[in-house]
Amino acid sequence: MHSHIAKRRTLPGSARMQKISQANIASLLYLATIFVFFQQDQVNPVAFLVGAGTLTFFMLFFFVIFRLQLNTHFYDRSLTFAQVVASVITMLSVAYLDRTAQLVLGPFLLIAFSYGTFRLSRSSLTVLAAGTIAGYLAMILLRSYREGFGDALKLDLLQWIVVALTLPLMVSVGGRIRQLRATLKLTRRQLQQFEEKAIRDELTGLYNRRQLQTELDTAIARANSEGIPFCLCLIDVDHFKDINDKHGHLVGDVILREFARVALDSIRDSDVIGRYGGDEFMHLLPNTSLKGAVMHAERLRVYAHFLDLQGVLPQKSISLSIGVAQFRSGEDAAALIERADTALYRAKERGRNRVEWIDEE
Ligand SMILES: Nc1nc2c(ncn2[C@@H]2O[C@H](COP(=O)(O)OP(=O)(O)OP(=O)(O)O)[C@@H](O)[C@H]2O)c(=O)[nH]1
Repeated sequence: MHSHIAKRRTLPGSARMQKISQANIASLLYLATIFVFFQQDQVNPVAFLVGAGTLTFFMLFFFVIFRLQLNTHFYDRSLTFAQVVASVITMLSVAYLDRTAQLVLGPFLLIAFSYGTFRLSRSSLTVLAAGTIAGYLAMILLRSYREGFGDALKLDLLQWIVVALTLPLMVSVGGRIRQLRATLKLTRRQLQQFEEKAIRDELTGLYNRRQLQTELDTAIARANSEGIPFCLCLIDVDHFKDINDKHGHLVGDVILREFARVALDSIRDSDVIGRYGGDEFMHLLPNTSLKGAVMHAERLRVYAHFLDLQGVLPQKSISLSIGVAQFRSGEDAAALIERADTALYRAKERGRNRVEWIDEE
C-alpha cells in the first residue's frame, strides 16, 4: 500500500542555486552583451560597472534569502516575482546610464519575462508587465531630462512602443501556457487514477484477477531465469454462500473487505495478494520454500479466525481453506494454479478450515 505522507516542498541546495541563476540569467546575458559593447568602446564603463554591481548585489541578496530559507515564508517560494523585478531593475539602470545599452534591452526583457510566464499568475504577470513598461518609460524620460530632449527621444519612444506592445502579448501567451500545463497535470493525474483502477478490485482494493495474472507471469519469468523458488496460495472463505444467504450480501462484502485488509497487513513487501474472484484470493510468495508458504498460510488462517467481526457477525468467526503449491521450473501459470486449486479442493474435502499443499515429487 502506498503511504501518503505530505512532504514539505523544500528544495535541495543545488535546486535552490538553479532557481537563482534562472531568474538572473536574463540580466547576466544582458550584461555579457553590454560587456562586448563596452570592449568596442560603445558603452561607458560606469554603466557596465553599475550593472555588474547591481546584478552581484541581487544575486547575493537572493542567495542569502534562499540559504536562510526565508523564501519559505512567502506563498511563492521561488520568489519569481521579486527576481524578475530585480532583473528588470538591473537592465533599466544600465540603459539609464548609457543609451546604447538600450539597443538590446527589449529582447532581454522578454527573456526575463519568459521566466515569469511559467510560474506567475496572470494578474501578477500583468502587474509586472505594467510596472516594466512604466519603468521603461520613466527611465527614458529621466535620461532625456538629464541629457536633454532631442531627436534621440523619438527613437527611444519607438523602442519603448515595441516593448509596450510585446510584453502584454507575452502575458497572454504565458496564460495559455499555464492553462496547458494545468490541463496536462490534470490529465496525467487522471491517467494515473485510471491505471490504478484498472489493476484494482473495487470492493477490497487488492489487485484484481487481471493484475494477478500479470504478477504471476512476472514471477514465473523471474523464477525461470534466476532459479529462485516461489509459491502460490489459493485462499477461499468457507461457506461464504451461507453467510451471504443468512446475513445478506452487504455483510459478505464487509467480511471480504476486512479479510483483505488483514491479509494485506500480514504479508511481506515482496509478496503479492489479490482477489481472484468471488470469495477466492490468490497470494504469491516470491523467494519462499513450500514449507515457508505453508507456515504463512497457516498464520493467515488463524488471522481470519480471529477477525474482528463484532460489527457484522457478533460471536461468529470465519474460516479459510487454503491450497499451496510451489512453482516447478518450466511449468506455466495455468498448471501452477491448477495444482494449488487441487490442494484447495483437498482442504475443502478434508473438512475445510485447513491448509493443504501439493508435495514436490
Ligand atoms: N458478498 C459478496 N458475495 C460474493 C461476492 N462475489 C461472490 N460472492 C458470493 O460468494 C459465494 C461463493 O460461494 P462458494 O465459494 O461457491 O461456496 P461457499 O459457500 O464459500 O462454500 P465453500 O467454498 O465450499 O466452503 C457465492 O454465494 C457468491 O454469490 C461479492 O463480491 N460479495
